[in-house]
Amino acid sequence: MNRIIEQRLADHLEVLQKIQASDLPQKLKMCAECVTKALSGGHKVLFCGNGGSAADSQHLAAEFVGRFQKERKGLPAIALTVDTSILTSVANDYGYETVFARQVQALGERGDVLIGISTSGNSKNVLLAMEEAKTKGIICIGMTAEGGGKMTDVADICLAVPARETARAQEMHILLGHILCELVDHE
Ligand SMILES: O=C(CO)[C@@H](O)[C@H](O)[C@H](O)[C@H](O)COP(=O)(O)O
Ligand SMILES: [Zn+2]
Repeated sequence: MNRIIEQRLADHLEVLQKIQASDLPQKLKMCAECVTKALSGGHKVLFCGNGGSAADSQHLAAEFVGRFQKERKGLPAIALTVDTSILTSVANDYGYETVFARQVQALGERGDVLIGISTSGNSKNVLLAMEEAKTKGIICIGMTAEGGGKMTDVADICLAVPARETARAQEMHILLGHILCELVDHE
């Protein structure tokens, strides 16, 4: 057990050090600029992802609508992962792959930002949401893992964490998401 704990902590640290040495901090700054511009212009941020990334979507949307660290007005953000009636009806009637795209079509507006989270970068429902977003003039930010999968071709800015394991990538996604919230608050 000790060996597993030590190894996972070391793995986590290694990914973090790779991020520090990569262009991800610069890309994160670009993401913060996009989100700040959207919010200042009266637009909103949409989030989507599956499993742990659905949880990240909800967590980060809550930081915007509620508060992150400092006192401010609530900022408009929606996790497209939370309404079980929408998710089940759209999945049932049109297919699971369309659950996020349908909501982007219904709720998204030019000037919004969509943040799609997928460690494989290949989850069809996240990719279709991004494709729908692009047809509407919505900027797409992707959070993925090493390689980035198909998301690298679809997202306007892709934060590909240099980790092959889903868990390690997810750990960094929430760190990057929290920094994004802080940068937006700062601006
Ligand atoms: O949290 C985890 C694994 O750490 C899982 O729930 C994981 O998010 C799910 O298997 C997802 O379906 C994976 O999808 P994706 O990250 O490849 O888009
Ligand atoms: Zn997980």
